[in-house]
Amino acid sequence: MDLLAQQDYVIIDQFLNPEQLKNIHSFFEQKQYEGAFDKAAIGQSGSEKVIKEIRGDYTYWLNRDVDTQITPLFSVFEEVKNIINQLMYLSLADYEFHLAHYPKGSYYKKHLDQFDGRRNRMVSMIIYLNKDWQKGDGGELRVYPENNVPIDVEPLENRCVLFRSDVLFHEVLQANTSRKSITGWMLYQSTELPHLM
Ligand SMILES: O=C(O)CCC(=O)C(=O)O
Ligand SMILES: [Fe+2]
Repeated sequence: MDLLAQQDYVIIDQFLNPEQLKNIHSFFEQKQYEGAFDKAAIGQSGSEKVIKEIRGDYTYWLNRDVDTQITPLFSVFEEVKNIINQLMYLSLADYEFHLAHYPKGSYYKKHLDQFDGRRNRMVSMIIYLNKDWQKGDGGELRVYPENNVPIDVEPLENRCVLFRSDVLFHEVLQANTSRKSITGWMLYQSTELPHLM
């Protein structure tokens, strides 16, 4: 949390325990098998657009009440929310998460996770699920800390990245092989808006 406050991002390796990791892998595979992923959109309700020049990933939004196989993962999200509230003096009320699949050749151009009309995303959180990721596989997360050189974060399995949604510009470099993650946001207040970004 100190690092998150100081440099606007932090990387935590070996984030989930082996059981949680196995659980989320099989859930991810099941959802892919079911064809539950949608092309990710950009923007808000009504004006959303699927612009593959900006982002090429497919997402499945998680729902606590429906996705009961991964209840332990929701406990992790809850724990992270509570820790951030305690140590960073934030008043996070909720969170939203999706599974993300970047097929080979896809990327997500440089952006901020907070945007007009949707300012309640405070902390972005990603857990990567790429077994045996190697240099050349691409899909690194490039973060742009203020007044500093950009940093490329390899999307290694069980690596968690937390960063401030309001200030840290970032992008996903082109994935040269299929890339999987869980991505979400710690929210300042609950939103009834549809989850579109
Ligand atoms: O998967 C990542 O590394 C980042 C994804 C991202 O920036 C987003 O979904 O807003
Ligand atoms: Fe983002």
